[in-house]
Amino acid sequence: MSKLLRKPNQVEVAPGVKVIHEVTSENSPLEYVAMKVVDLALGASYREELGKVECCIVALTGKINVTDQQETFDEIGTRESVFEKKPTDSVYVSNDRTFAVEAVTEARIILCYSPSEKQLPTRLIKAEDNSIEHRGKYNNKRLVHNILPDSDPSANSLLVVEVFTESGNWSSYPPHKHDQDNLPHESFLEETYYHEMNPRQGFVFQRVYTDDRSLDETMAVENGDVVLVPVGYHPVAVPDGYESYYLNIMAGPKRIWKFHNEPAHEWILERK
Ligand SMILES: O=C[C@H](O)[C@@H](O)[C@H](O)CC(=O)O
Repeated sequence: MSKLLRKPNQVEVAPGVKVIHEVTSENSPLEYVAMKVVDLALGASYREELGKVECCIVALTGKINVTDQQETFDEIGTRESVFEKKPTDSVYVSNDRTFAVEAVTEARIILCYSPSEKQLPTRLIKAEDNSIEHRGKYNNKRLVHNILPDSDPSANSLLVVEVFTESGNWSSYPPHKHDQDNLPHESFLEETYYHEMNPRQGFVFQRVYTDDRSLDETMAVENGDVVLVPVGYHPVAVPDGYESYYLNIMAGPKRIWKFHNEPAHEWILERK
């Protein structure tokens, strides 16, 4: 199995708190992006002290209360399933703060981390704050909810976005990359994909590859899997009959999403 593909696990770290995924610089090739997927049983609580990292707490499904011990945000979260296709609530917590999450209902949260030195205000990112995009045409149409885009100054290095791709369509396509710190042409952002499928037994194909093909991994990605994108192009193909969801976390030396399309496939964009 590719080293870029992570299957879900279940590590109970406290009563009613199960860590499904944990990606860190110690267990991955990533230096900027880290993440956790955590399931919370009704009434369960999860607490974390942040060092020199910032965190976006995404209420993926279910309702939660979040506090940074100064402010409290009650009953955030808007959906029971990501496939309701409506934006959800998130909370941004900066470096050197402590936060706690309490499950008002059974909930799944994604904790998105990246480096941060300059402490910024804690902020509730309401569902209605997400900008929504309908990208692509023909068979690469997808719906994008920008949770923490580079146009939002709330964070120091973190970018968070979620993408819905319909049956038989491609996304992150034409293939693009952002693995060179070479602005204004391209930025360097590591990336993770947290995937869900509808129906659940589905899979997508995701390829992660570089121009020189020194990295070239094609994976069958299933519900709940995480894919790591340290470098390279990273297109996703969705089989007929299934819907794909993924949440992307990106971070790098500069908080700018400036990608580079693979020249061989850029003609896709020119079609009328
Ligand atoms: O670089 C960003 C990620 O690859 C996705 O968010 C991608 O941009 C989604 C898409 O445009 O299809």
